[in-house]
Amino acid sequence: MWAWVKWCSDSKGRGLWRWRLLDFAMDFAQQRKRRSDETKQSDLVLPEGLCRRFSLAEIKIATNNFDEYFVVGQGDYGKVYKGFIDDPTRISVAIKRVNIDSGAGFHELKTELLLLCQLRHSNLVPLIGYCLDHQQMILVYQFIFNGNLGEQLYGTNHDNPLPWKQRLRISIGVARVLHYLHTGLKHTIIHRNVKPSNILLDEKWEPNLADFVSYKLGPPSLSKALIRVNSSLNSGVQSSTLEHLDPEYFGKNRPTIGEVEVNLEQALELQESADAARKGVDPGGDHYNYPIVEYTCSASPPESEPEESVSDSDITAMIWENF
Ligand SMILES: Nc1ncnc2c1ncn2[C@@H]1O[C@H](COP(=O)(O)OP(=O)(O)OP(=O)(O)O)[C@@H](O)[C@H]1O
Repeated sequence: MWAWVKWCSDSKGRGLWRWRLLDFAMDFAQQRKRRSDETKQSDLVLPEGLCRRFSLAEIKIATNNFDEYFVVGQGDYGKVYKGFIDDPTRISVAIKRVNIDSGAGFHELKTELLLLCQLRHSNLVPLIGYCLDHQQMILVYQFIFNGNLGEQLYGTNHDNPLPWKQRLRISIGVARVLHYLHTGLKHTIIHRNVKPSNILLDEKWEPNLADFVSYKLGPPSLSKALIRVNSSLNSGVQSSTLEHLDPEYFGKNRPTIGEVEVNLEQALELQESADAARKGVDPGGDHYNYPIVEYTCSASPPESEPEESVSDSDITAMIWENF
């Protein structure tokens, strides 16, 4: 390109037609890109009624023209804004925007849109709609008020950490939605990016799993064996996610998410009955501050006893590590 520009400006006077040619070439390239973006946009055919299509004008009103003040997060492909949809319910929404001109993100958001508009689960971030207008690709979700789990775990709120039972409930919610994705649909869905920043907490501290841009479709029904051996499902996982993967992801004692869910539920039941028993002895027992360290143990079984079964607390700790 720069060689071309130099060539155009090299010979004074005679260079004018070359500049015109450069102009023409650039116009042509831009028109081609625009046409290909338009094709990309019109390619997107969603089954009627699955989610709402917003105009860019509506999105601009909702975000005060993408005011930086309303930015609540930044992902790999663009910013997330808080906004309000101006209908009678005045619902709060999170608006994830990628700019098609930047080249990145269009395919990923389209993938997420096509999937999320067909899924419903109380622990899945609800997708409200999308906007494909004027080179913009935008997804509109219900706004989840208490931020993400990462902020709660690693944020500055050290004086008021999430209580142990709250952590168990969050883990159970995430296990439930993963169980649904693995076994409750025609095809298995492998999220591949489960990490604290993708677990959003609503006003009741219920978890909402978000960010499906890296998901992969698995076999029609996912058996325990397939989870263990099919490492290709894990190829291309974002590097920021690898550190959150269970170290035993490949290693054969790995339980299915259904087993994990049951074990977590049992752990919560045990905790509830221990609390009830404690309350009988100590009426202020509700406020007992359980030391987290009591429940945290190594995820790896001892080298010498690879076949040893995994205890409830091991499983709880392994899953917690994974989140
Ligand atoms: N529905 C939502 N309600 C409230 N906040 C949200 C919502 N969706 C996303 N956010 C906020 O925006 C942040 C960025 O979200 P996004 O899914 O784009 O990226 P990420 O998951 O953090 O990063 P990466 O793309 O690297 O996985 C989230 O961590 C969260 O704090």
